[in-house]
Amino acid sequence: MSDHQASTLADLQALTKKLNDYSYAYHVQDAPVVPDAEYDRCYRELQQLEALHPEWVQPDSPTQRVGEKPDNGFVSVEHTIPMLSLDNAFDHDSMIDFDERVRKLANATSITYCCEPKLDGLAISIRYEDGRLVRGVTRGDGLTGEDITSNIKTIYSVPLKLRTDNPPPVLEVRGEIYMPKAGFDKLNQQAVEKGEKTFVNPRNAAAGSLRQLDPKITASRPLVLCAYSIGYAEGWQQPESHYEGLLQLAEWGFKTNSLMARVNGVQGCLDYYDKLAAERDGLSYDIDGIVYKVDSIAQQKQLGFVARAPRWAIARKFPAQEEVTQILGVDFQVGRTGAITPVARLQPTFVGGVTVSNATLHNQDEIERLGVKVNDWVVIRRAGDVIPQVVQVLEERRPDNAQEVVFPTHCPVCDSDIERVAGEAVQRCTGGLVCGAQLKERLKHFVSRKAMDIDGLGDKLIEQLVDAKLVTTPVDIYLLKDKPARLLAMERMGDKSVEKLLNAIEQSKRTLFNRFVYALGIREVGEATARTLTQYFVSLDKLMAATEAELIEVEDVGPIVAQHIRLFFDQEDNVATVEGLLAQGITWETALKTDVSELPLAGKTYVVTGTLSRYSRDEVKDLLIKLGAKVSGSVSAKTDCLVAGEKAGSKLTKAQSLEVPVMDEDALHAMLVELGAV
Ligand SMILES: NC(=O)c1ccc[n+]([C@@H]2O[C@H](COP(=O)([O-])OP(=O)(O)OC[C@H]3O[C@@H](n4cnc5c(N)ncnc54)[C@H](O)[C@@H]3O)[C@@H](O)[C@H]2O)c1
Ligand SMILES: [Zn+2]
Repeated sequence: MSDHQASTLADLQALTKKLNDYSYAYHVQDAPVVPDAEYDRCYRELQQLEALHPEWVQPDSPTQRVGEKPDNGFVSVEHTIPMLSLDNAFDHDSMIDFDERVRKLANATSITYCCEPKLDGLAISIRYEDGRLVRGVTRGDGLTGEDITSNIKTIYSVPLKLRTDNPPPVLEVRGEIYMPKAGFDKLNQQAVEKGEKTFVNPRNAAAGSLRQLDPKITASRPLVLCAYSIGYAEGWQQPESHYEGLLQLAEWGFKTNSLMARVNGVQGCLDYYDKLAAERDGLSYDIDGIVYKVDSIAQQKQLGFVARAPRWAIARKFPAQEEVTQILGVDFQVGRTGAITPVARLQPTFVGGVTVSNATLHNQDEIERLGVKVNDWVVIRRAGDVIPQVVQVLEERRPDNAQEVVFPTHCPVCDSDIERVAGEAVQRCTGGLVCGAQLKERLKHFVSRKAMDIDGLGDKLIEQLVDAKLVTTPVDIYLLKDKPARLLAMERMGDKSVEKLLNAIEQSKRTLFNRFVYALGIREVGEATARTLTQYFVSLDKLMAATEAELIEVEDVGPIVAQHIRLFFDQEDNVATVEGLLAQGITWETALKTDVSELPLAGKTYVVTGTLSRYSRDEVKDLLIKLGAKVSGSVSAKTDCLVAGEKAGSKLTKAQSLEVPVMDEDALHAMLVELGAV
């Protein structure tokens, strides 16, 4: 409907109805049927239409009102002062327009604004009488909300009593109840495990959790209240600025947002936007924008309200993290352990600040849970740098040509059978190393930085080497030195790079036991588990011979991990690979101990865990030399001292490991004392 002139009254009525249906699903049922971005687009379209035809505006138009009338089991309560919505700005220009309007109406040359992150949860008003909480009410339609007192009392950050001996006789505090990201992820994970419906986003989860008829359920949900304004007070003189009001609330025991700030003029607002936009992904809670409020209460009163929003505030929205798009097909990718991951191919769409054309569907259970079909319209969510997810299917938009997603029975790469182990959600290719996809992924893991750390053997080169059948197992990497000509024939390889690569391969032979075990790519054995395993078993023979019962004895190793380790070493192919690698000269120092008092004889590598916060890598090296250790070249994994887990040159942080080949016990001890580790 770009040509508004040609729009009819019927179009406008249909659009109004559509928006009201969306709003009902969102506000009352806590189950949005479209993402906010879509709602906002339709809303703006309606605004434009209404501006062209003011005589057509419907009495129930969403532009004329706030939220929805609640209709479930809660008691309705009228707000002392209406809880309005906010006007939106989607770009810098609209912000500049807003500021211009404000300055004109307030007759001021420059305005002081209070900037607050716009928390993505739901608005609540809490009434205190003589300092005690008496009632909590949702925003509802702005005039009346639902009494959810019992529920909000279960939230720890909601003070039941103000922290003052001298409270205002009546105080109504407004704030946002939201669910931090970590709590949201956990809640959804639990729902998946129980086969229950998951929430689309943290806002939805907060709303659904708060509006439970059983407060016990609310109590079990990780909700937080952040206060953002004083709604109403009796017998008490409010501060003259909004910002000072927030400081007062904090003093009385409310949580306020730590990122709020007071700025001067529109430029201050724009700068704040850039700063917060950069921090958005790293925050522990979802925000969908920034609320700018005129800070002076006198100016706020002067500016007043329009139908559904104050004139003295505006919500500047961030780019949407959820969008609607269509699934064009589903591809199946094969991972390092043979796991088959269904990936939705999408009509490319701009979401979370980038153009997204694929989204993971995880596994067959997830496909069934979502009920997703090829050609369906879906909601994609991309928050931060998390892989884009399909979070919802828009069933009412399902086209006639929608098709079931058919899981392959054979691996798309090697054609081996696909199996699904009982109790596991993933399906796997049974092809093992016969499977080119698995081989490539396994090799990429094998050479990665935290594994064998072979510089110069990047993904592209591995793919070429596998395609050329030059490398079919990790052992073949160590045979490349006999085939420099074949290496030279690879894309973008010259004499220099071949030489460098062969050197790196050679160097990687001297490694650490835990790196070697991690490099093997045993399912469920990550870096940390590899480390505990190697510290526990000390020798490879012992680790390879360990029974599941013995493995479970190791800290952090559960039955599933134990089973994977056993399965791995029961495979003849794997044992042959391990032996082949050792035959190529891969070695490590063996004795690994954490307890300084129990150190065995000198001349071996020790792992010492302690607090080494004061030293840089070079300082550690100097200290080692001073103490008589043989240290040549730079201190790194390849020389005599290893400081695990950080980048070259960076400062050591707390509780990192230091692996040191030592001269004698006394010297080691002295060094540890020096480093502050004992
Ligand atoms: N997806 C859908 O179907 C659908 C339907 C209806 C509405 N919506 C979404 O709801 C929003 C519009 O609803 P709205 O009327 O609640 O307006 P709004 O969300 O744009 O702004 C008002 C709300 O902002 C919140 N807020 C957060 N931090 C705040 C702060 N520091 N100070 C003041 N308020 C703060 C409060 O909850 C307040 O009620 C839009 O984002 C729209 O996309 C979506
Ligand atoms: Zn395969």
